[in-house]
This record gives sequence, structure tokens and C-alpha cells, in this order.
Amino acid sequence: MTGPTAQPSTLPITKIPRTGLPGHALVVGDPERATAIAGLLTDAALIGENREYRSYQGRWHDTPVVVSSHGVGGPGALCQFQELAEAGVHTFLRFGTAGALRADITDGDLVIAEAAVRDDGVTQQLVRPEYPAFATPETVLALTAAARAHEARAHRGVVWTRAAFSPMVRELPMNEYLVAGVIAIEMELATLLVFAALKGLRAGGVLVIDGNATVDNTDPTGYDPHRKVVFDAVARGTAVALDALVALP
Ligand SMILES: O=P(O)(O)O[C@H]1O[C@H](CO)[C@@H](O)[C@H]1O
Ligand SMILES: O=c1cc[nH]c(=O)[nH]1
Repeated sequence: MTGPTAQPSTLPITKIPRTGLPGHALVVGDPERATAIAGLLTDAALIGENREYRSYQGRWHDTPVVVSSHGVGGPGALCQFQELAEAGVHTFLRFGTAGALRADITDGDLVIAEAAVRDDGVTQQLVRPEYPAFATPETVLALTAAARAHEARAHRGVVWTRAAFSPMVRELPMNEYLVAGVIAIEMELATLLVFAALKGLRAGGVLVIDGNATVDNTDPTGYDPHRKVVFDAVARGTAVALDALVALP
């Protein structure tokens, strides 16, 4: 007869430690972005890697932080948010890229999310669609102050989180959201905001603009995030995001 097996020391999907993580996490889509940001931290250490999830722990201006990648899309990202929270994270900032929905919001600008349209394809399975996806107000204020300190061009507003990157046969409600004043589109933020609100945690997001989604995303070959203007803005936005993260008590 064998007894119950001991619980593994890491969580199953991200392979991060089960407990003891810092309370503050910067979450990003791209594992390479996580590695680049970890390179800026003091005493950075890889604490887990599995699938699209690559996680580091280190310090930014003496505050312990986690930097972790969640890949593309809300369902996969939710797995990361859940395991980070399980391991001790209480404050999340997503630092990603997004397409602009307004002509005056241009490549390299930052968008600070106040709320998100829940077209993310997964949170409808967590709570009714009428429930709002809102950023914790302190994250908006901290990101606004950090962007100002770094003299980064930043816009605040509602972001559209959409599960499918490119439309196919079904027409997008693009015009409706443009008229409603939605300013950018990406793929995971609403998932984070709803998850955090349901768990009583803090969350927000800041996004680097890498094109105009009203034009480029109708033909996916028109989308090119691998340009210097985007690369430079990601570097500048990293400092904005980390400064805002550690400014949150
Ligand atoms: O740059 P990241 O954080 O991955 O964010 C955006 O980029 C990906 C699409 O290219 C999606 O994940 C979208 O949300
Ligand atoms: O989802 C995304 C991410 C970046 N840029 C876009 O246009 N869409």
C-alpha cells in the first residue's frame, strides 16, 4: 500500500513555486519580453518555465517583483493569473502591445487602460457579461504619473480585448466601438481585470501601440510589430510599467 503522494513544489501550468512569490507582478505576452525585462532587475532569477509561461523574480528599486509571460489570448493568460495569485501575487500590471483605434494615437505611444471591453472569449465563463472589466484606479494614477515622469506620450481610456486577432467572415463592431470612444485593441487585458476584481486583487495595464488596428488588422500581413519605433517604446514603457508597479503599496 502506498500513502498519498507529496504535493509537487511547483504549480502545474506555469511551474512557478506554489507559495512565497512577491506581491507585485508585471505580466507580458511574450516570453522574450519577460527575459528582457528580467535583465533590468537586480538579482533576477528564473523561477519557472513551461509552455508559453516564463517567470522571473528580482527587484526593481529594492521592491521584489515577478515578471512573467502569459502568451497570446485570454484563456491561456487566465491560467497564469490564477497560478500567480495562488503563489502570492496581489497586484498585477499587464505590459503589452496594442493596436490604436484613433488616428492621433500613433506608433510607440502608451495607452493606460481605465477599463476593457470583455470580448476576450473566456471571462464569460467566469461571470455574467454585464459585469464590468475595470482597472483598479490606483493603477491608472500610478501609470499616469510614471508616464509623465518618463516624458512618454500616454493616453488613458477604454481598451477592447478581443479573442480573435483578425476578423474572418463576421464583421467587427468596429464603428460602434470607435463612436463609443474605445482607444486601443489587444487580447488579454479584460481577462486580467475581471479575474482580479473577482478575487479582490489589484490590476491594471499599459500598452505600447504597434500599429493602427482599424487599418492593419483587417489584413494580418499589414501588422508589423517588429519595428524600431515599437522596440524603443517597449524599452521606455518597461520603465514606466515597473516604476508604476512598485509605486503601488
Ligand atoms: O504584446 P503582447 O503582450 O503579447 O500583447 C498583444 O500582442 C499579441 C498579439 O500579437 C497579443 O498577446 C496581444 O494582446
Ligand atoms: O492584439 C493586438 C496587439 C497588438 N496590436 C494589435 O493591433 N492587436
